[in-house]
Amino acid sequence: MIEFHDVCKRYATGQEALNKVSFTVEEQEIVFLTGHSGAGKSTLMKLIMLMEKPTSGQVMIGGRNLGRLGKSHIPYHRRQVGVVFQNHQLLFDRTVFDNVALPLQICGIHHREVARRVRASLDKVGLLNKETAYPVSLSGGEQQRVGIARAVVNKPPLLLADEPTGNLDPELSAEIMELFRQFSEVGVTVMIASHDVELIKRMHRRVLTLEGGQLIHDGVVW
Ligand SMILES: Nc1ncnc2c1ncn2[C@@H]1O[C@H](COP(=O)(O)OP(=O)(O)OP(=O)(O)O)[C@@H](O)[C@H]1O
Repeated sequence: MIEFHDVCKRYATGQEALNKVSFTVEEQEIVFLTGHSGAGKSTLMKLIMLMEKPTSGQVMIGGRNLGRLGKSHIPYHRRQVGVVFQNHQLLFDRTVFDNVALPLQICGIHHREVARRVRASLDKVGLLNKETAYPVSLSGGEQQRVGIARAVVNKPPLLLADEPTGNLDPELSAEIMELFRQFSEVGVTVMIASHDVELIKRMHRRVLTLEGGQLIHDGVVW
């Protein structure tokens, strides 16, 4: 699902963020991406989302070489990648329903179909009863679940999560991880960037560790 071949990224400032990074993530896998601040985690995810381009090397997503993707295919590619952020990035003047509906409305999907998909997505994260609520009235864990519902409402085959449990206590973090596990069971590939060593250890999953832009470890034992 994700293939990096000798990927280097140097920003215009001269800062080298990734240096000859190579790895493959299979469909349905859950992988953690870890490393100190500045190690290159966000850059790696931005390359997958096509928010940045590599200086050299190849990034393949779902068998497509992103370097060869025509402009007209970029919106299609972005819909294939659901993204979850630590700070949720919810719109606080919109209801839960409207927040989750946003990616579908941008695609111009008919409102009846939007309603069906939004409810299916809210149901998956256990928030069907909150569709008319505003984010401010929700707990941090609930807000994060709204963010996840929004990320999966397009049914993307790939889900990227950047510090998705950063503000949550261990119990709520475990709930979020359980949601990711359920998505992977139905075929979604999940990549989670995290600093949370305890959480990563508990999950017993594959871990990619970056240091100074280099992939220094790839494996389950960490
Ligand atoms: N747009 C940019 N322009 C110039 N340098 C950048 C840019 N984005 C990131 N960098 C630099 O690239 C390196 C990797 O940054 P990146 O944000 O990928 O790391 P990170 O592991 O995600 O860090 P954090 O955990 O703090 O988010 C850092 O030295 C950073 O300062």
